[in-house]
Amino acid sequence: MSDELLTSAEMGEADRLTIAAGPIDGIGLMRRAGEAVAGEVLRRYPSAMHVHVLCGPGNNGGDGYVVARILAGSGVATTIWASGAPRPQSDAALAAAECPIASRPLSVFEAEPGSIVVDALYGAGLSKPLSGDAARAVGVATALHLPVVAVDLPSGVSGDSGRVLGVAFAAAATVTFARKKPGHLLLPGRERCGDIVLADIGIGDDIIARLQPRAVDNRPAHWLRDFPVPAVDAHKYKRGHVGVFSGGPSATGAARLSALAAARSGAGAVTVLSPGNAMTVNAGHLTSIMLSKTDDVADIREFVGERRPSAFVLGPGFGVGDKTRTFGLALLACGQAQDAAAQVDGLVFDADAITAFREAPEILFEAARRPNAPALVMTPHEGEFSRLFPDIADDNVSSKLDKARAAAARANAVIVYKGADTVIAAPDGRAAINSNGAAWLATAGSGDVLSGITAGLLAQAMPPFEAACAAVWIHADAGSRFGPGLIAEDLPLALVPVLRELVEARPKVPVG
Ligand SMILES: NC(=O)C1=CN([C@@H]2O[C@H](COP(=O)(O)OP(=O)(O)OC[C@H]3O[C@@H](n4cnc5c(N)ncnc54)[C@H](O)[C@@H]3O)[C@@H](O)[C@H]2O)[C@@H](O)CC1
Ligand SMILES: Nc1ncnc2c1ncn2[C@@H]1O[C@H](COP(=O)(O)OP(=O)(O)O)[C@@H](O)[C@H]1O
Ligand SMILES: [K+]
Repeated sequence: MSDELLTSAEMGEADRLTIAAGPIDGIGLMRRAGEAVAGEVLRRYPSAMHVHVLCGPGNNGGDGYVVARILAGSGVATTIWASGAPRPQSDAALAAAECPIASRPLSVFEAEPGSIVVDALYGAGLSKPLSGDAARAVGVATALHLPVVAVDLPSGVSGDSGRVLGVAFAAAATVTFARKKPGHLLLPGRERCGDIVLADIGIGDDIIARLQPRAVDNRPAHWLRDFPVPAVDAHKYKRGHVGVFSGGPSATGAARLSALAAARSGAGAVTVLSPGNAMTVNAGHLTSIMLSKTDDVADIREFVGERRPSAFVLGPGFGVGDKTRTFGLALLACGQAQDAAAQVDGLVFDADAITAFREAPEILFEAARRPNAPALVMTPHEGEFSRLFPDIADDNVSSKLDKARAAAARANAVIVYKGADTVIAAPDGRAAINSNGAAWLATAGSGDVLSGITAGLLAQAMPPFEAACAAVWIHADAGSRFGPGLIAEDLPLALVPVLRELVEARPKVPVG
């Protein structure tokens, strides 16, 4: 597995442990890193006339000297533009000494149209916004539209947060080492990286495992084992029953989208729980999805007692007010039932179910922290996130990954912090960053479908963090495959080919 994401501190530790374990040393890692970058430059630009290698003062610059040596050795016209000399006796100083090309100062960097730039100014060590010569170099490369191959990270992009500090290169490709970093997947960093190439420089999987990284690139390998398929003797209620709360007569569509997505995701039965005054409009638009009148908490209790649902969606189109809070807290108390069979496994709070608690989030968090509370997954977009976690949202230093984690710990809920770089975080610190989406998903009702997929998987007993990761990936894959013209109504059917491939790829459970 190579989907773990390493912070700069973890990458530094991986480096240290690898060197300590031997036989490879620091300059050995640097040579391999430089070889990988030079190989990528030659592969992408086989007829490059001139490559400008920009070298910073640290190890990122050290990689750059290796790149320049190899390119020059391959017959490519190569110029080094250096920002400061490497520290004496450092690996970077050794790499510079091995490089036969004299460097010119970065302060006078100039390039011609059609040339290529290798950005080896700053990588994991970026500590402040780019300024002076480095910022000017970004300006030169950008103005001439020069293709940039970045070493480890485009200079100016924080590997930990994906933030741009000051200005940053917009690379055509970024070659990084051993594992990706959060900044390769979080925006705006992801956009600045171009194609990301992961190079093996000899840091072993065993070393990475020792670091116990807690964040991953969200891919099926992380949750496919838990992905539900119906048993031979399945019947509809064994496949899980999802209840989706509908809003009033003029706001019923969101619940139906969510309900349809829950059904497509494999829940054996789905019921829309509708206020009495919206029963007619819901009934007119439902076929396989069931409908039940639900006006108050007593109705919820009766439904839970009699129909044994295993997951609920509350929020899409529901409205913000006392009723939303009362329903939310009643659902979180479902785990207190005396009758074990009447216990609810999972809840998805989306949209209005999140906003409704903006004045008193502690009440929600406290209810979610009670020992028997059903597992809670909340799916805020940026606006909803800032309503429930204003202090976390306002932090200008933390990454989206850190923010989702902090929110998950505070709320004792799996947090799906949505957007083009959705982050899924569990209260125990596990997290995943999603990267298979597309902007086609930015369409009204798309989030309602996501909440339904999540509930559908929860209802089939998929563990909450895995269910949320799977739902986000499946939703994104369906949206990207569908592409132009996508509206939320298309998504439930667009799930089908994605689900089929997952079921076929799912590891077979050993027999006997
Ligand atoms: N950790 C590893 O396993 C490996 C790391 N390698 C390379 O080493 C890099 C990290 O090297 P370093 O830790 O030396 O860090 P960098 O080379 O990224 O930065 C060097 C120094 O530049 C200064 N600096 C940072 N941002 C600045 C700014 N905006 N303006 C002016 N000065 C600034 C800081 O003092 C920083 O320590 C990686 O990105 C990668 O390219 C590779 O050689 C291979 C192995
Ligand atoms: N630019 C984008 N790229 C990828 N996914 C996106 C993008 N914009 C939105 N999405 C996804 O689309 C969904 C939108 O949900 P949400 O904002 O709740 O919309 P709605 O309330 O209209 O349903 C989320 O899953 C989000 O991650
Ligand atoms: K760089």
